[in-house]
Amino acid sequence: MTTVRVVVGGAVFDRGRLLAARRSAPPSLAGRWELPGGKVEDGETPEQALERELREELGVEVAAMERIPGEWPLGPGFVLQVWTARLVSGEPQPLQDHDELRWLLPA
Ligand SMILES: Nc1nc2c([nH]c(=O)n2[C@H]2C[C@H](O)[C@@H](COP(=O)(O)OP(=O)(O)OP(=O)(O)O)O2)c(=O)[nH]1
Repeated sequence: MTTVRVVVGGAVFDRGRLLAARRSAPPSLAGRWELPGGKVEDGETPEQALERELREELGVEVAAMERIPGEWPLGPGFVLQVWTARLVSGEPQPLQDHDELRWLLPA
C-alpha cells in the first residue's frame, strides 16, 4: 500500500490580514507564493506540524484553528491540506525556505 504524505499549509490570519510567503527553495519552486507550512512528520498531528513549521520557518507562534475542507494533490505521494491559524506572537520573518513575506488585505 502506498502512503500519501500530508503537507500542511497555514492560512495565517492577523487583524484581517492573510500571510503569503515566497519560496526561495528548492530551485524548482523558488519565486512562487504559497501558504507557509511543511510536511507532517510521523507521530505529529497536522496542527502540531503547522505550529512547528511556522516556528522554524518564520519564527512565530501560531495556533492552528480549523481545517479548510478538501485537499490538493502536489507531486507524487503528497497532498496539501490547509488549516486556518491565528498569529499568537512574533512578527513573521523569512528565516528558512522563503525570501519574502506579504500580508494580504481585501482589495
Ligand atoms: N507549505 C506549502 N508547501 C507547498 C505548497 N504548494 C506546494 O506545492 N508545496 C510543496 C512544496 C514542498 O515540496 C512541499 C512542502 O514541503 P517543505 O519543503 O516546505 O516541508 P519541510 O519543511 O517539511 O521540508 P523538508 O525539509 O522535510 O524537505 O510541498 C503550499 O501552498 N504550501
